[in-house]
Amino acid sequence: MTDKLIPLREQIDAIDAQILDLLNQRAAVAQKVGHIKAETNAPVFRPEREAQVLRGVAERNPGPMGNTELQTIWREIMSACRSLEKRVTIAFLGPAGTYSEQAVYQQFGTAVDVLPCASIDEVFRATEAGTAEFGVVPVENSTEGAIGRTLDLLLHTPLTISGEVSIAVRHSLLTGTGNMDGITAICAHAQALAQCQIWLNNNYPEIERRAVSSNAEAARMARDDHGIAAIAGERAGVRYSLGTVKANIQDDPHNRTRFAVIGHLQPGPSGEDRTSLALAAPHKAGSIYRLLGSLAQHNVSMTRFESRPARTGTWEYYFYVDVEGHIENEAVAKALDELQGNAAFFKVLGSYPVSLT
Ligand SMILES: O=C(O)C(=O)C[C@]1(C(=O)O)C=C[C@@H](O)C=C1
Repeated sequence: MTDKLIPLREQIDAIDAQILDLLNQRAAVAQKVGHIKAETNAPVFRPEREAQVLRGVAERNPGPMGNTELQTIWREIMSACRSLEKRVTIAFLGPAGTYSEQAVYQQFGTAVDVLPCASIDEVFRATEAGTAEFGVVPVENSTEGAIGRTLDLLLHTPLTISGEVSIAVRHSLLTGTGNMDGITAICAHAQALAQCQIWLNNNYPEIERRAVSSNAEAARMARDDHGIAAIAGERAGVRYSLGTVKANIQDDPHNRTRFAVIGHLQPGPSGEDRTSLALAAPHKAGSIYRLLGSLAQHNVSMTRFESRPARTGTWEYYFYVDVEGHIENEAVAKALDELQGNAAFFKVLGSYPVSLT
C-alpha cells in the first residue's frame, strides 16, 4: 500500500466516527418518538414523514453523492430507527426473491420482518387479520397492464393504500451452470414469459416455455434441475446460486411494475401525494363524462384511468382512477364530494405519498 493512502484512510476513520456518533444520536431521538407514540397509541410507520425526509435529502444534497444512493442510505437509516420504535411485519407475494420482496425493502428498508404469502388473496387476508401490519401487492405492469386480482380485492377490503412503489423489472435468463447446455425447458411466471417473448423467439425458439407460479419458483426449480432454465431477476439468481446466461432480456427496456402498500393506516398529506379511487357509473347517457367532469372543474389532474368488468354478466364496469393530490387538499375534497354524488359506486382506496422513482 502506498503511503499516500494512509492519511486519507485516517480521514475516513475520523469521519466514520462522527457518522457513527450522529447515527446513534438520531436513533436515540427516534426512541423518544417511539415512547410518545406508544403512550398515545399512534402508528410507528409514517409514510408521509418518511417521504418528506427522503425528498429533503435530495433537495439539500450538494453532491458528489447521487440522490438515489443517498436516499437508499436514508431509507435504511429510517428503517433501523423505526425498528427501534417497533419492528413491523410486511406480507408480500412470495416466495423470497420476487420483485414483490424487492418492493417491500424499497419501501420499508431491510429492518422489517417479512411474511411471504402464496397468493395476492393471502397478502390481503394476513394484513386484514393483523398478522402483518402492511401488505405489498402488485397493481400494474407497464407492458402487461393491470393486475386484475389486486384491483378486485381492493374494491371491498377494509384496508387502504398507504404507499406506492415502482420497480424497474429486469429479467435474466438463469441456469444452474450459467450456460444453456442440456436445457429442455425455460420456466417463469406467465407475465415474465410474455415480457420476454420477442427475445425468446429470436434466441431460443425451439425450447419449451413453461409457466410456473412465480419467477422465484422457476429459479428454485433451475437450482434443483439442470435441465431447466429460469427467467427471473438477478436477486432470485443470487438467492438460488444460479449463473446468468443473459441479463436484461425483457422486450421493453422501460418495463416497470407498480406495487401498492396496503394496511389500516391512512397517511396524512406529504406535499406530493396521489389519491386512488374505485368508481362505477350509473346506467345513464354521459355518466362517465359527468363523473370525470367534477375532477376537471376543480383542476384535479387524473394520472390513471382503468376499467375492469364488474363480473355481474351485465357489461358493467368498475373504474380505477388515480388523481394528483391528497384527499385532505381542498380541491381534491370538493371534486370527490361532487363525484361521489354522481357515482353508482364510490370508494377512496387511499391517499399516499407519490413514490420517489
Ligand atoms: O418522525 C417519526 O414519526 C419517527 O418515528 C421517526 C422516523 C425517522 O427515522 O425519521 C421513523 C419512523 C417513521 O416512519 C418516520 C420517521
